[in-house]
Amino acid sequence: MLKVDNVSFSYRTKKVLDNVSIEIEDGEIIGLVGENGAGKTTFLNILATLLKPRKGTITYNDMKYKSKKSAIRKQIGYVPQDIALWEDLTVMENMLFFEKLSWVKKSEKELKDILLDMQLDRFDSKVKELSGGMKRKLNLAISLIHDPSLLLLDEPTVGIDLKSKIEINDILDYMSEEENMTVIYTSHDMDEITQLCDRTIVFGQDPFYRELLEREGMPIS
Ligand SMILES: Nc1ncnc2c1ncn2[C@@H]1O[C@H](COP(=O)(O)OP(=O)(O)OP(=O)(O)O)[C@@H](O)[C@H]1O
Repeated sequence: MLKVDNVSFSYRTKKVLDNVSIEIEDGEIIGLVGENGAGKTTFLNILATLLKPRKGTITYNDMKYKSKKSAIRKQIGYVPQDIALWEDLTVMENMLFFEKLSWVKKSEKELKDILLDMQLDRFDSKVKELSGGMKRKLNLAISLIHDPSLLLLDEPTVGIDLKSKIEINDILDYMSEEENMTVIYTSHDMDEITQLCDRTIVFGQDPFYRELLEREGMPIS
């Protein structure tokens, strides 16, 4: 379980998060929604241990973020908004490179299986030859090499074709259902949020998102 208790965060004098609290069960899919600049990425970065809250506490499976950062990091897969891949290397070479950095070791066959789960079979294509959707799927595949139990994604389906979008959503759904992985992700696509998520957290002051989600019957925390 992930417990976020009264977390606040400011960049210098700019307050971005104000007393955010939520308890998230293993295997839930949580959507972070809200207007541009509302603090969704900041919150994800805090959950990913990349930023420290100014106030409040976070625990993951009874481990405190303050004292067990490296143990918690091993459980986290993080897919930031910007795609971070070696463009001149092939899909498989990218997987092998990131496997070397991973604390969980995987065989080439296991790495291929992760890619195949993503419908990505162009093992020998250079990344620069891939579509945007394929690159996003590869980024996601890399984040799964170390078998995380908590997956954090910043707009994983923005700007990609519908087929890749559906495939990514299917993977996230599968990971939550079958692997009991907790998935927390940001999106501006409200159809996607209402279809995929169990619950949402609304950031920012704009009532638009809250009203829209309430109309759709989507639980808000
Ligand atoms: N490194 C930083 N230094 C100062 N201010 C920042 C920094 N990063 C973000 N901000 C500001 O903090 C606020 C929240 O930003 P954040 O990126 O978390 O919002 P967001 O909800 O993810 O937005 P978007 O939907 O556009 O991705 C914004 O006003 C942003 O300009």
